[in-house]
Amino acid sequence: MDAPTAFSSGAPMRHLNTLGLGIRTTPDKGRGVYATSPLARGTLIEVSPVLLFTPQEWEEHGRHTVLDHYTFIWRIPGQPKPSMALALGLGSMFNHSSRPNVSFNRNIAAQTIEYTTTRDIAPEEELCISYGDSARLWFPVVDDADRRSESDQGEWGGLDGVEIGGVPDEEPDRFAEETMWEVGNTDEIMPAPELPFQRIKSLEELEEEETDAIKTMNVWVVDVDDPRMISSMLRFLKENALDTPELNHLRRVRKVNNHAILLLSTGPPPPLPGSLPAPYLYAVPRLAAKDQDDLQRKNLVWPVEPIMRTQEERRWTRAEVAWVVRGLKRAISVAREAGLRGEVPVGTYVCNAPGEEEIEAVGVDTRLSANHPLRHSVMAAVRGIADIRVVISPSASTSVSTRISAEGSPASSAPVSRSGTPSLTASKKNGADYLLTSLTLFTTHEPCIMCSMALVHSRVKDVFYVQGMPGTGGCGGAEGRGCGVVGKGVNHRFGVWRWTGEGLRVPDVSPGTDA
Ligand SMILES: C[S@@+](CC[C@H](N)C(=O)[O-])C[C@H]1O[C@@H](n2cnc3c(N)ncnc32)[C@H](O)[C@@H]1O
Repeated sequence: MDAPTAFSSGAPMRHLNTLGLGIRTTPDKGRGVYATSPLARGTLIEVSPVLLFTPQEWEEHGRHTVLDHYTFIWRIPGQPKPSMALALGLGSMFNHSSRPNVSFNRNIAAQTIEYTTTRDIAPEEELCISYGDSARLWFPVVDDADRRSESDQGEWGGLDGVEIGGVPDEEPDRFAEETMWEVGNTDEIMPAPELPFQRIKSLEELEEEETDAIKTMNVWVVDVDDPRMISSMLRFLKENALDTPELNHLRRVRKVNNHAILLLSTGPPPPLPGSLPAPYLYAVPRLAAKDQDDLQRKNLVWPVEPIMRTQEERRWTRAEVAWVVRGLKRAISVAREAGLRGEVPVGTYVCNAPGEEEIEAVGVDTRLSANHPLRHSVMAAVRGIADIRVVISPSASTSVSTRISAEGSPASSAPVSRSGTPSLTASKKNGADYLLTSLTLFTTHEPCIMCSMALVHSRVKDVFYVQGMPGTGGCGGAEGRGCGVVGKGVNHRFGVWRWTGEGLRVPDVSPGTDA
């Protein structure tokens, strides 16, 4: 057993788990959980199994006992009344603070509660969760956060929605959202109407749907009479980097009578080899076919790829939906922390899909503290990824322990690993080592036009946001409007998804603020 650890103040304390967390008693709060060594933000510090009480057991017995001050509301999907859960281990010993340094997540399927630090923790600091609105609690609240600073209490203080026994069960449980998707068969495909997010179409898609007319764009083509030239010309296009992504939905060759028309490029092509005639402009469909009828119509204009899988057809499993919820919640917690520091409360989190190369970064808005109008959270997150991908060479060790902090940016926009420690495991990819290729970006508020264009440039795969920003957003957040930055004239398209489900709430920002 570990030797007792003496604090500079207070009674000796025993280490009670592998991270050295221990229990210490204070006169005003009773027992509480304390750190004995530094803990990085994002560290999973405790996983407590829970003991469940049925609603009836609770009603008849539990709530009349001391357990009423220790239990968590436990909503099981499909069960009309919530159960109550007693966290075993250290889980019942966390005291309340309006500025918690620990968040918790109910894992309904595993019947555990997982506790994670929301900021870096110093040795001897008390670890607190939020039980909800301090004014509604059943005991006189002693809050070290209040003592530290009465003045800068913002409306973002605390992870509200946390319900411990004794708090009226009125508020929706904002934190059950993530795990409710993980109940049952996590590989099950979610029926589209039940998805808690919706794809935002591009302006062009909306226009095409409305007018039923095929949108076209002009590209350069050349007539090729000798079919034997086609393969050497395809090589020529590759060598000259003319196979750009905006042509992905189009076939390269159209056969007309006894000759072929070869698609060359969007911009004027370089001098063509051999005996080919002069290239000329030709109107081709701007968008992929969305169904069989559309394919037939568009093929009459120019052959398009047989029904490219549109985003609409994307299938999402329960586990993937839970992953999206986790990503958005991470962005929200980053935003709240920024708000508490007096920044514009907008937050961003970027990561790879589960099972892929582990790389992630968070970004906060620092335009106020930096007195710089361009310091938006999306830009900070893009930079966080760039810092990882540019700095680390492909042969870099996976266990470097130095935090990389982008020059001039706060540590909170620095890359972190899933455990909150620096993640330096990324390797260069496709030579484009500063890009968000294959990554998904989660952000609290719809990115502004500047950030949206930066996302096009960064080659991000998908963007999820919670709050649309009519008037300032660049990703189609205003009601009924499509996304303008993933269409015509850009060389990269990404999926844009807006949260439409219940349970996630982002901090308000002043009207007219761009994110
Ligand atoms: C879940 S228990 C926490 C562990 C508890 N301190 C103990 O000694 O068993 C909740 C109880 O802790 C006390 N408590 C928690 N947070 C507090 C705070 N910020 N100020 C005062 N008392 C608090 C209250 O008595 C409350 O009923």
